[in-house]
Amino acid sequence: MSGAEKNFRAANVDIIRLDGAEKHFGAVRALGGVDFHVGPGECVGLVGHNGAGKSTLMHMVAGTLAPDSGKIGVHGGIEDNYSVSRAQKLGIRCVFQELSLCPNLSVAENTRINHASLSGLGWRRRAATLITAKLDEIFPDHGISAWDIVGDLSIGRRQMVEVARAFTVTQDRLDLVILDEPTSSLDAHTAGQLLAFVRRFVAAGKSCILISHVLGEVLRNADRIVVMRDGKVVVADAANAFDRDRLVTAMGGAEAHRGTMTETAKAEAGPLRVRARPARQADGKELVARAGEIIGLAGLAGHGQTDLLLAIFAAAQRIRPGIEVTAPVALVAGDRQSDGIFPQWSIAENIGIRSLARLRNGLLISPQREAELAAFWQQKIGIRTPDMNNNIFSLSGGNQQKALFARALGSDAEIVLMDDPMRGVDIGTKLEVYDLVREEARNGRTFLWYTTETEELDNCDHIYVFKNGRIVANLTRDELTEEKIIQSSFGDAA
Ligand SMILES: Nc1ncnc2c1ncn2[C@@H]1O[C@H](COP(=O)(O)OP(=O)(O)OP(=O)(O)O)[C@@H](O)[C@H]1O
Repeated sequence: MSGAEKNFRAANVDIIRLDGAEKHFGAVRALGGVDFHVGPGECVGLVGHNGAGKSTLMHMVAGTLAPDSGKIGVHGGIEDNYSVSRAQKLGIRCVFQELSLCPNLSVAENTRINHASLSGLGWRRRAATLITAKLDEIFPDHGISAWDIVGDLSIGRRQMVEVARAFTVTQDRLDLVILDEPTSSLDAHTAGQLLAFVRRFVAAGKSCILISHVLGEVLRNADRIVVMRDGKVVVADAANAFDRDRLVTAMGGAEAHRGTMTETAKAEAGPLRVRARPARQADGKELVARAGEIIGLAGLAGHGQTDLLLAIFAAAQRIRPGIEVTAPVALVAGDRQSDGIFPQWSIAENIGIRSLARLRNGLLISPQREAELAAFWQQKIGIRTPDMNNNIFSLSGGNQQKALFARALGSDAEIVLMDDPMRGVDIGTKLEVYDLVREEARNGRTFLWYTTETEELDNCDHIYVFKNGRIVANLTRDELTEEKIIQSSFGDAA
C-alpha cells in the first residue's frame, strides 16, 4: 500500500469518500477531479447548474459508473471494484432523477427487485407490507396500494414509491440515500412530508445527499452544501454559511433577482384562445385563456391539471365537448421520459419535430434548416452540448428539458401548454425561461402553465386551483399565496 493510500484510508471515517474523481464522455469532461465525502448523520446538499456533473458524481457514489481515475472509499476501506451490488451491501442507495420502476409490475413487485431476500412462499405479501409501511411513514396520506400497477400511477405517485422503496430495509444495512431531485414531481404538501422524513432519518444518525434546483429546499434541509460548476466542486461549506444569493453566485453568475409580472402591465384582454371545462366539473366553472395571457394551474399534484392540459391538446386535433381551442397548440411535457423525448433521435431532431412544415425543402426535411433552428435555440436557452447532432440522451436531465422547451417555443403554436415543465431545470435557466415566457406572452402567445412550484405562479396573470379533477378557485396574482392555494386544495369547496 502506498503512503498516499494509507493517508486516504486513515482519513476515511466517512460513509463514502471520493478523491480526485474524473470522468469523460467522449469530448465532454463531466468531472474534472472531484473530492467529495459524506459523514454519518449529515444531509449534504448538492447544487449546480444543468450539466455541472451532479448526477455523474452520484452515479459514482451509487456504483453505477466507474471513474476514469480517482479513488473511492466506503466505511474506511478502499473500493477497487465498486459496483451497484457492492454499494447496496455497504448500505448506499440512490433515487435517480429518471425513475427506475418497472411500469408493468405492481408496487409490491417493484419492491422485490431491491430485496433478494423477499423470496419463497408469500413474498408478494411481505413486499406489500414492507413498502406500505414505508409509504405510511413518509407520506401518511399517500393513497397508493401495493397492488397498483406502477404504469397506472401518476408521475408524482411513482416518485413517492421510488423514494419509499429506497428507504425500505431487509437484510442489507442502510446508511446513505442519494436523493436526486426527489421532489421534482411532488406538490408542496408531499414535498414537505418527504423533507421532514429526511430530517428524521438524519437525526437518527443516517445520511442523505439531497440534489435539488429548488434552492430553498437545500438551504432549509441540508447540514452542509457542496456547489458544483463545470465538472468541479467550487465551494463546500456549512449550510448556514450560505444564503440564496451566495449559492446562486457560486453556481455561476445567474441573476439572483428576477423581474416580476408587475413590470408588464397588460393591455386589454386579447381574443379567446382556450375555453375548457374539466370533465368532472358539475358547476359552471371553466378555464378561460385569452391571447397574451399566462394562466396558472395549481393545487395538489394529480388533481386533474395534467388531464385538462392533455384534453385541451387533444381538442386541438379533434373536437371535444366542453373544450374550445382557437389556435395551434404545443405541449411541453413534464414526464419527458414517457411523453416528450424521442430516444433514438438527435437533439436537433427532437427540437425540430414540431416545426416540420417550416423545415421542409420540397418533400424532404432540410438538414440545414433543422441545424439552424437547433443552433438558434441552443444559443437562446443555453443547451450545454458540444454538438446538437448528438443523441438526446447525451444531455443532462435539465438540458433535455430545455430541448423540449425549444421544441414548443420554436414552433408556430399560439398556445403553449406546460405540464410542470421546469422539473430539473437549474435556477439560472429557469429565470431566463420565465423572462422568455413573459416576452412571448407580450407578443400574443398564450401559456397554460401547470406547476408544482408555487413561486412560478408569480409569473401568471391568474391561477385556477384544482381539486378532485375540478376547478375550485380562480385567483388573481395579487390574491395568490401558498396558504391560499393549500387552503383551496384541502378545503371543502369541491
Ligand atoms: N451518457 C452520457 N453521454 C455523453 N455525455 C454525458 C453522459 N452523461 C452525462 N453527460 C454529460 O456530462 C455532463 C454532466 O452531466 P450530469 O448529468 O452529471 O449533470 P447534472 O449536474 O446532473 O445536470 P442536471 O442538473 O441537468 O441533471 C453534461 O455535459 C452531460 O451532457
